[in-house]
Amino acid sequence: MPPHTYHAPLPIVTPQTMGRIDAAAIGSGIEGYRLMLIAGSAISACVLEYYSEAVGAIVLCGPGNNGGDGYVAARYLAEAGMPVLLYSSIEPERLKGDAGRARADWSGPVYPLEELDCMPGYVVVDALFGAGLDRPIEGLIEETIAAITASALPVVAADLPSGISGRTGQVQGTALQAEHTVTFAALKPGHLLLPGAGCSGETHLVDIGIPRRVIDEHNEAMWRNDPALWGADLPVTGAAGHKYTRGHLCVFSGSFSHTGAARLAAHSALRSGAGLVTVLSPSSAVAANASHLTAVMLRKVEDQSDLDELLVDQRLGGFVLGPGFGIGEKLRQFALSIVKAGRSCVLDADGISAFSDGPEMLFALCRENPLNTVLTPHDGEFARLFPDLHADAELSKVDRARKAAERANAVILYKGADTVIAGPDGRVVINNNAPPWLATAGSGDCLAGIVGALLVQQMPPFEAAAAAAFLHGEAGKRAGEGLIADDLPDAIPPLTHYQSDNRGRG
Ligand SMILES: NC(=O)C1=CN([C@@H]2O[C@H](COP(=O)(O)OP(=O)(O)OC[C@H]3O[C@@H](n4cnc5c(N)ncnc54)[C@H](O)[C@@H]3O)[C@@H](O)[C@H]2O)[C@@H](O)CC1
Ligand SMILES: Nc1ncnc2c1ncn2[C@@H]1O[C@H](COP(=O)(O)OP(=O)(O)O)[C@@H](O)[C@H]1O
Ligand SMILES: [K+]
Repeated sequence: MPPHTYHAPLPIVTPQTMGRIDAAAIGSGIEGYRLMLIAGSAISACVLEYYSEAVGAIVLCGPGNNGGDGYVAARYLAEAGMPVLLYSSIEPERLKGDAGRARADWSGPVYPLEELDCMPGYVVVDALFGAGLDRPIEGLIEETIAAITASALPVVAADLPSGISGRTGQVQGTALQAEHTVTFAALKPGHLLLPGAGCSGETHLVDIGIPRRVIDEHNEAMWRNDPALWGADLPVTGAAGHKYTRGHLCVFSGSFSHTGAARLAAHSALRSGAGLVTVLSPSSAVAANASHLTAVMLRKVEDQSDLDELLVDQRLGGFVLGPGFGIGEKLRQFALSIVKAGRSCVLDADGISAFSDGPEMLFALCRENPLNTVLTPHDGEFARLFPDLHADAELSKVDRARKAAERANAVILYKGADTVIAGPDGRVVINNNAPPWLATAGSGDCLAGIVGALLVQQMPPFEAAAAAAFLHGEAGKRAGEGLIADDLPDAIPPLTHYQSDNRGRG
């Protein structure tokens, strides 16, 4: 595997903030139309690179500056020799500002959208709506999107696929499915959150001349997950290290017929660098666990007094609780005593669902013992623990994770194809390296083990959760399509691969 290339992490900004960034750039003396020219030329370059064999381009222009990008792209495509048919959703004279100027610089005909004919062999440039989409699409544009979808013509989207909210990634009425999306200056949540991520196809981030300084000044503490964010916090095993300096993680097993999840987590933890990993098993499951464990150790923990005895040993730095454990009072008491004892705690699966009827006690303890707990809900578990946040249709997945992390005073690793990691301090990363074949039983148990291993190796919890999601995604890619969870632990890449100094930090 080639060494990871370090670069600054990619910031993600909401369209609202992007508007402020545009305004600040323009206010500092950069001409707005110049930004539009670069944006339009990048769109045309994308079309020419990927669709040079197309019969021509159908360029769809909307009522705002996204439409302006379309006029510029149309001009550059025509200058490059590609036949262009340009359709506008409004009378072209109504375009104002930079978009009006782009329209004036287009010397070809402008057809009304009603006349659109999706002729075979064409590529579609979608410049209907970008950051300014503020209500559901309906009427003629809805029909246009349906016709393009039915035609199966390839689509290159300007900034965002029309119909996708850049803030939430949600579909506003209907949306185009793009093969490529060319976006400007910074990624938007809609490029990474579902279903927007799927509708964007391959996203190309283009520098249109807005200085990095201006983007950084408006940063929303949100990034695409990348080793540049946490590579410097990865544990380093020095030559003088021994197993205890690499941390000791405990993973609770379920009862006799629910032991596999804990072993997947434990195996993943050892592969993620934990010096020692012990499965804590109820007596009914000791034999089942013993017959499967080798490097992972095993200890009987039946009840609270067994756990209390264990917690005296300060070397046991962290616990994974939940996978296969079973929902009930025992789990709740175990979780509360671990958090109270100030130990790192990964609550996954049943470890989350067990608190559905009242998480306040857990959250209160997390407030008293800050930065020790990571919760790893999938969508169903998130809905059980934070029903109000889950039900609020105004919130994006990022908003939900952020509010949940603040409420719980814990790191929230909100799983899915668009996993979001949020810290109680408001920092957020969106993970996008996970292949779809990670959606397999037991895959989440492995992830919980990786988080636990990084925590006992003294990685701060937000960085540990972000790194774990990334390593999990890379393991999924290395194990390949058709993987089963048993393949994942051995596919976890070596941590040294992503270790960095502070070069990537801004
Ligand atoms: N200087 C700048 O601000 C730059 C902006 N750029 C482009 O400008 C875009 C943003 O431009 P705008 O803010 O004008 O926004 P848009 O062009 O995305 O759309 C705004 C217009 O669409 C209307 N609208 C919104 N939702 C609608 C719906 N569902 N049905 C019908 N009409 C609807 C609004 O009333 C408004 O007239 C970016 O996405 C990007 O493509 C780029 O040219 C780069 C530079
Ligand atoms: N379509 C997908 N693409 C990428 N990753 C996915 C997808 N679906 C699920 N995942 C990931 O797979 C893991 C599944 O975890 P989880 O839902 O807890 O399953 P289990 O409990 O069976 O282990 C999570 O890390 C999740 O982010
Ligand atoms: K668009």
